[in-house]
Amino acid sequence: MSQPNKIEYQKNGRFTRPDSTFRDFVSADPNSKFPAEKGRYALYISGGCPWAHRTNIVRSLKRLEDIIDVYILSASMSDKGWWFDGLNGTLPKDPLYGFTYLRELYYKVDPDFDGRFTVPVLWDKKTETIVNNESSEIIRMFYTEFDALIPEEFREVNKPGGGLYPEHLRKEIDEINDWVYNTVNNGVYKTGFATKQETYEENLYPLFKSLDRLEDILASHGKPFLLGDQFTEADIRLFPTIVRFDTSYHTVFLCNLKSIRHDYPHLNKWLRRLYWDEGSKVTGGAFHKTSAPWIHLYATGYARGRASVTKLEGPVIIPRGPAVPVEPLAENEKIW
Ligand SMILES: N[C@@H](CCC(=O)N[C@@H](CS)C(=O)NCC(=O)O)C(=O)O
Repeated sequence: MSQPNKIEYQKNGRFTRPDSTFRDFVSADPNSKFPAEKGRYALYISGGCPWAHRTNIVRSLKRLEDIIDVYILSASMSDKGWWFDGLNGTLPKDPLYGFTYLRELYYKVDPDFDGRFTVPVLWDKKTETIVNNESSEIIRMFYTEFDALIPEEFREVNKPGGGLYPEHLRKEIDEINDWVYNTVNNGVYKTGFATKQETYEENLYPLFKSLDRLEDILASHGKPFLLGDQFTEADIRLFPTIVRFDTSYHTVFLCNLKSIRHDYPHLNKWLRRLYWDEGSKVTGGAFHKTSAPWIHLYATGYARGRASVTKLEGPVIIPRGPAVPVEPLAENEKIW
């Protein structure tokens, strides 16, 4: 194996997230470099990672489970990063090459790779390479590019309102994604991985300002989703952060001005509706099946991650509360 990963995460007390490295696309065009084909691609994820979580949600939502394999690594990182530990329903070894560590897959593509060994990874079994390791791009390929291979009713063109990222809503979705990414999805990391009081507070207050803003959006239109009646990419990208909030970001990452369950009733209902839908036609249970098996492990991964990134010394204590990870959904609150 090559030299150890030299990426710096901390600059002046601030957590910085380097850009993803592999940025190719799977395409519906059979003559493209990476054409959509059944059984050709595999998605490497960890159940703990919120960025990987998005891709796993969309794989299920789009009924791609028989078309794209998913290989699940450990829920927490080892000192050599993500690995196959065989615990909690994960695989004991990489099913394609017998690797133990994800970094071996990156080195297979480039023995001199010196970036981050991140999940998710979209792997092409045919050319044996990484197509893409940026979740925001992987989910967009999944929306449309495999549509010829799935039942007609789940294709984007046939969905009421044009699907998850329809042309007429793109501007609005992109605008929400932008501030939600910076202050919420990545905001929790910038808060939890800060190593100075000022940088912690510099990220903490904008995070809660954005949660207040999300609550206001849902409260003001009184409809189930961020953009109203239509469920879109904006909801998908927010979900992995909100489902981890009370059990991990509030506790381990010190994002504790408020909690979802006690202070954000609309956001909490939005969360409970998505989480507790275990199999309607709309979601196919995509949110539940990609969260429930790992929800009790999130805090462990984050506590270890925080100790490592902020170079904390001493034993890592895992907060075990709250006792109920996501509050139940009453029958009359269900939409599906
Ligand atoms: N921009 C990437 C970020 C992915 C990412 O940061 N994943 C984390 C896990 S939550 C990771 O694999 N970190 C490994 C490392 O930094 O060594 C995406 O959204 O796909």
